[in-house]
Amino acid sequence: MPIQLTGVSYRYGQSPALRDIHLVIPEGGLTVLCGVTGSGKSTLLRLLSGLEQPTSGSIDYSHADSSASVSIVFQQPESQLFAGSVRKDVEYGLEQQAVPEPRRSEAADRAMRQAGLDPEQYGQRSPFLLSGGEKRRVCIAGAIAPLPRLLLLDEPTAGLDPPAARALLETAAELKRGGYTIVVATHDLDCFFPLADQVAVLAQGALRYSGPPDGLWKGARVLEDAGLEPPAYIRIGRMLMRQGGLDALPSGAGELLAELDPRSLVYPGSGAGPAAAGGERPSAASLSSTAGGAATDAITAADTDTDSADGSGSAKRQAGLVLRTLDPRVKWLAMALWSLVLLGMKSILPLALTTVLVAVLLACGGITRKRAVWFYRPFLPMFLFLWLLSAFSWSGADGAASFAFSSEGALTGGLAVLRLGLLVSLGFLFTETTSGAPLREGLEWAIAPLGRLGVRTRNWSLAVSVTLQFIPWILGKISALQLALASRGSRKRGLARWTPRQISLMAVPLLLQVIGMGDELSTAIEARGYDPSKPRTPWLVLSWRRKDTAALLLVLLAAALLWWVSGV
Ligand SMILES: Nc1ncnc2c1ncn2[C@@H]1O[C@H](COP(=O)(O)OP(=O)(O)OP(=O)(O)O)[C@@H](O)[C@H]1O
Repeated sequence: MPIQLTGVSYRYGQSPALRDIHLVIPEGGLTVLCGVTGSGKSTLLRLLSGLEQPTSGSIDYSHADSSASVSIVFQQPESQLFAGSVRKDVEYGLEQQAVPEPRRSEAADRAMRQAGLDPEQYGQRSPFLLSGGEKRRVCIAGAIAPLPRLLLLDEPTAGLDPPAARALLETAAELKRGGYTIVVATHDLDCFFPLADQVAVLAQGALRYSGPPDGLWKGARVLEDAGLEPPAYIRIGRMLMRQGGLDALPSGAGELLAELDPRSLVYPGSGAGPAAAGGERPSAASLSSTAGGAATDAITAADTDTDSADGSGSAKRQAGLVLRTLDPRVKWLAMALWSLVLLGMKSILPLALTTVLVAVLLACGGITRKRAVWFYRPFLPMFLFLWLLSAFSWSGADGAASFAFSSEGALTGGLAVLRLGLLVSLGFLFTETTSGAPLREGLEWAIAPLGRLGVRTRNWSLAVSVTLQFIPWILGKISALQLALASRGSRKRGLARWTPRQISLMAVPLLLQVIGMGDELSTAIEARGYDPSKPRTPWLVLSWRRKDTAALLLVLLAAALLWWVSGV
């Protein structure tokens, strides 16, 4: 049964990424999803994989357990590998399906061979020490090992050299012959069009065409209007048809070469060629009525944005803009002062007031609920653990062990955890509303007085700003690794996703990525001739405005008020 998308739309926060997609993906065929950068291809793949849910509309897979039978291979294979050996990585999805040992090993061997990897040669190797093309093959092997009903490949040939790309194409053709339903998001039309049973063209999140590839050449210039170029064999074919050298457009580079072989190529203007009349370029008007039967006409009317900003939305956006454009020195002062006041808070009232203040600022800072959940989720088990630790007491005195709940401990521990959570939230608010350059300039200003005492403050500020930039980067990497686990059949959500096994699986690749990033960063700093003893050109000249003075007064007022309340 085909997969049916009905009126599927998706938004990242306020920005629409996909609009009202109606598409049928034929079973057992290869669908090519094309469009310029940012047109929504990866988003559509993530919706098809079940990793994200459409904001509106529905996807009907026509089989009971849809999520277990879809596998996705992301654009960057590095982010999808996590196990210690290629074999373990490929077997992960099978393990999730509780496939018993001898069958698991056989299935992994078969998948590796199908993906063009010799199990003997690659099985025990570390997936992190392979070339880009090999990594992608490991990802494909891992994705096909559980025999998914639907295989999604995001830019599978990106970054590969021509032989690696050709080998990957052969793998895709082999999988197609094996009956897999495949959707490939790609810019590489030359490679994938000849394999495609269906093409879907996306532009600005809307579907402009879906149907057989040759339908694209009969109708209006859909590809060109979507900002794409037809594959080279079509461009050459059109040129030759205009010169009368071809009767019909070829269906691939191979067919074009086969057609050309027995003919002599004639240059235009040589006078020796056949009349161009037979191969005259058909006008768009004459052909638009003959577009392929299954082809869907372009969706022309641009969607009107249904969520036009209401009053409260625009006020929030305005507040977010003010927070983001505030002088970073105000933010550094606010963070330092409020953190100090927070550390002195011992009772519920001031902590509750600070919680309200931070929550309001987070909401005004334009930080979406999804982003906040993404940030806080890793901290929740730790906070819960710390709180439980303080709420229960254990004593082994007098030979009799006792384990008791202490309400006093629970309250004190709860307040301490809340304090910690608020400190983390201040950091989150600060880094979310301040980009790299102002953050670093503000920090350098804050610690400049120490420079007069002989402290090498530039090294400090560089280290702190890099560390602060690292936090969102590391959280992003954790999310990517979680997605990698989810894409192979482990789709637990919420706290259940953070099992010790999941954490142990993520630890090694995360560490490797952090080390790799640190290495690249230090090389980049060195390559730019960084010398802490030399005066430097500031990245940004800070300028103090009236609104910064007003914000500073509010910061001081809030700090004084909270300090007073904590002392009452
Ligand atoms: N995590 C995100 N948060 C906010 N917006 C996003 C996010 N991911 C993608 N977008 C936006 O959604 C739109 C579609 O992005 P998507 O990654 O699906 O495009 P794409 O066609 O796959 O691009 P590419 O060919 O460059 O991979 C873009 O405008 C992009 O900026």
